[in-house]
Amino acid sequence: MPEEKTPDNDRIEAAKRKAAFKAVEEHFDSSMRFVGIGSGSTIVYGVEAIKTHLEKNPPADKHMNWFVPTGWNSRKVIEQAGLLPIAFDSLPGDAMLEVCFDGADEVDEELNCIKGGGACLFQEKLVACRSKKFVCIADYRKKQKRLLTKWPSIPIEVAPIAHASVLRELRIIGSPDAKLREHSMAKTGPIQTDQSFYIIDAPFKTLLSPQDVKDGKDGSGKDGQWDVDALAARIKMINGVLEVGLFHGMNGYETQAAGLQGGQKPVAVYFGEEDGEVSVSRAEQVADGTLDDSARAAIGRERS
Ligand SMILES: O=C[C@H](O)[C@H](O)[C@H](O)COP(=O)(O)O
Repeated sequence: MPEEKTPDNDRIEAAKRKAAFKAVEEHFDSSMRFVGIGSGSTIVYGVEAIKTHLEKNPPADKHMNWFVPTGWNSRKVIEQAGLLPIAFDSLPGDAMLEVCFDGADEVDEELNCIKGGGACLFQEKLVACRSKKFVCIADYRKKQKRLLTKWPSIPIEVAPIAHASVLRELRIIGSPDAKLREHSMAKTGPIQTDQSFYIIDAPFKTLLSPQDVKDGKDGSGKDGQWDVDALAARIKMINGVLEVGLFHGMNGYETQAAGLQGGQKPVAVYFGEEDGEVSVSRAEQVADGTLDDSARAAIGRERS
């Protein structure tokens, strides 16, 4: 059923669009060969912004830019905009994507993200990790100090045959209310991903950040209290889990500095704010603690 149009919805959609145009303006150019396109409602504006940019700044060759989708829906958005899709497994062996743009369900102040609210996460992580930089686009509702503040649970993609045993293990590690995601019409059964896998949504206590751990807090899962990195690693260890919707660890700048390529975390998150402005949280600011006061204050703002 289409979402009802309310002033709030209009404000949210305007915030997403404005953030998308700013993110694309700062991170896309017409000479880029391979660009990743995420999934969800926000990335639609990212694709609109890319299309607008290419119309204003045509590439030297009309077959210059190729867009790597992160699922069926993402591919449709690329095609409908008249852009050229290329499947992830058709990329030349050594090719890195210049950038990938994607949304998120929640972002903490160290730019760790929860993703998978729309049942896409496995291909999104593949594409993010094959990109020199992941640039995230979001609206003000997604910005929180810590993950699992407003967003209720971690999406986990699992093999159908293993879903009951994964649920059992999630209960043991601190998520007694983890649930298989079903269609709203329950008789249709579990939602299936682009890989024909299932999604489990696992609530946990609000997560500690890596900085909390550096500051001496215990995120090892004792009493159900996890930090982002430890929880992501623990969930990945469960047999039957394909991928976990926590994008964490290193970003593309950090992996390149370490002589590696591609990272899960965004290098920047563009937040469309409620007041019509766009605030940007950048990895380099997080790293050296120079996020300005207004950015820090905004990070704590709760979803309306
Ligand atoms: O599964 C979906 C993806 O991870 C999306 O990027 C995420 O859920 C954000 O979606 P939206 O832009 O619709 O809020």
